[in-house]
Amino acid sequence: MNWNQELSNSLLWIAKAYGLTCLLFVLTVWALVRLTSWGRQFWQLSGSYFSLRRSAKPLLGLALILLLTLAGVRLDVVLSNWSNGLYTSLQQLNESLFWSFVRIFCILASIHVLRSLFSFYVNQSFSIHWRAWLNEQLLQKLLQNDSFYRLQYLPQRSDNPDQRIQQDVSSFVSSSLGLSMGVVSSLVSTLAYTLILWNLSGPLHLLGVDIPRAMVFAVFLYVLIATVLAVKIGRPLVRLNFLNEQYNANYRYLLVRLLEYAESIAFYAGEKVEGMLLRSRFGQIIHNNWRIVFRSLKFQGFNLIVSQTAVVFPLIVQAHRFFSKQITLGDLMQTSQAFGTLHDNLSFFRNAYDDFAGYRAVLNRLSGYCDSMQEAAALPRPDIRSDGTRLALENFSLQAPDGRTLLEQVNLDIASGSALLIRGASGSGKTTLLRSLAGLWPYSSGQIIRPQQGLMFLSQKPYLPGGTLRDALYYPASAPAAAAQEAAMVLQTVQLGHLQGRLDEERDWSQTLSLGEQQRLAFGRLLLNKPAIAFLDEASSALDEGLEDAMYRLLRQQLPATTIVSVGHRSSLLQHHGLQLQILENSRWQLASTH
Ligand SMILES: Nc1ncnc2c1ncn2[C@@H]1O[C@H](COP(=O)(O)OP(=O)(O)OP(=O)(O)O)[C@@H](O)[C@H]1O
Repeated sequence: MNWNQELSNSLLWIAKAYGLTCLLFVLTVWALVRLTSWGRQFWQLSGSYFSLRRSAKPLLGLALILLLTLAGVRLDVVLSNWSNGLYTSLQQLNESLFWSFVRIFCILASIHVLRSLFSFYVNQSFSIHWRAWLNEQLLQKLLQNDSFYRLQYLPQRSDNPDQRIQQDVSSFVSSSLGLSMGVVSSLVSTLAYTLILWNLSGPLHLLGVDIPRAMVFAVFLYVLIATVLAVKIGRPLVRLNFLNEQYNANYRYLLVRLLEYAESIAFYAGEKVEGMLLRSRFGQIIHNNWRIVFRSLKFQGFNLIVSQTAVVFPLIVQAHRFFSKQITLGDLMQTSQAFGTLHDNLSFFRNAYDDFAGYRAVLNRLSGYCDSMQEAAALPRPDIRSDGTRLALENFSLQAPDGRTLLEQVNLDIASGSALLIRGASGSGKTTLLRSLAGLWPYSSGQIIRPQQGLMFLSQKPYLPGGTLRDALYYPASAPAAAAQEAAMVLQTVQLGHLQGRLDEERDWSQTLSLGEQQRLAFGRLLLNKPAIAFLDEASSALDEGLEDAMYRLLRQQLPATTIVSVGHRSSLLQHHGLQLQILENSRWQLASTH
């Protein structure tokens, strides 16, 4: 081997291999996208990321990763030839040659370190950008058109969208890159090392037959047999690992529920039942863990035997040629190393089979997520038109998801600044009517007339975001920086003056404040946001009648122009509302003045 020309030889090798690999890579991706369902799923998820019209960076990044992968394969081959030369120099007791090989090693090792670090950086940067882009796409799908809420109305919705965004996006990116580059690197490396082994290999005399280039055939046969046996022994592990994930998820879910419903469980003294359930779920994990351990003992035992045999097997096959001086010590050692590398490369395809099954599951889940979001966005919406601050319903009918009619042919027009109370039996459709007015409910007909902006909906249990009490008070607006006085005053007005000093305290306020305090905080939101129309769905149910009365008086005093639509059962609410919509049986209704 001519080490003086190795640099130019290697560059030429990389250039040729790169051209050919790029061409084959593009053709393979094109064929997979056209011919396979998972290829189409991949393209549906990420095709536009690689579109040149959007940006050239992803394709350039991928091209660089491919180049670095091939450079890595070439460097391995050069190091393999180097080790051949080094052992030969030792065998020949040629000290000057030995030292020149040490110098060559310093250069090769430096290139190896730099290439590895650069390759790591490029791979990571590529993955992070891809993940960020895909995360944004999925988030947009979730947040647009109220899909995160309307998902629940789909007959078959995607499970755990949170897990899709947080976990599957990351696995999708790393598996796409890992599997594709793994295949490229293993294929190119297999070709390169088969060539090395081909040149080192001699005929083998077996049972009276001469097998030419026996070593090459031996390694392929060896790996084939090992693969078949390993798949047989290792296959149950796939299911056991799947069960492991499932059992752990179940256990985690129970723990989360215990903490979420801590108060109710504590009041019921339910820790004994919960403890039994938790222990039995944990028992499943441990039982499965032991099955994994025993199966792994068999699997790893087999793999260790295979890899240990792979160390001596090529030496045994080549020993005769070495002792009869047909090959050098370097050739012998390189044979062993090439055999090992080929063994690893071919084993990649065996391991990749399981990784690929996992990858397809990720693709299915992500595609299912995208389909669900599309269906949620396509669900029907109430027909909403705006006409100043007017609030009215025209020929409006409301249905439940099972097709039952909840309300039929409602016609009403509520003057700006007036107040309507909606009453009716439990399950008659009061909250659903508010959902329709908000534009969230898919099953209605007729027309809703209301402004597009300036609406506020308060539910029985107000949502309090994580963060400071000030953030919770201004939600969904963001707290203005220069309005410390305003927030404190509003707290005092809604009889939460004792919390004034804690406005900037960060904690989980929904766990800290009583339901009555949370409801008064929500009244504070109304005072700050000054909506044109306020919808209150049992928003004062946790307040005593005195406090409820005070809150409604406050609303009327401070927001005289705001139209109020309340849902509630108490007759004490009637005094604050000029109109009452009573929902009767059989989807009938009655509108009357309360005075
Ligand atoms: N997401 C949903 N999926 C299926 N059915 C639903 C859904 N939401 C509401 N319903 C059904 O629609 C009907 C009306 O429910 P709604 O919550 O509007 O009643 P309500 O009058 O507000 O009751 P309550 O006074 O008990 O709060 C009920 O029969 C309920 O079961």
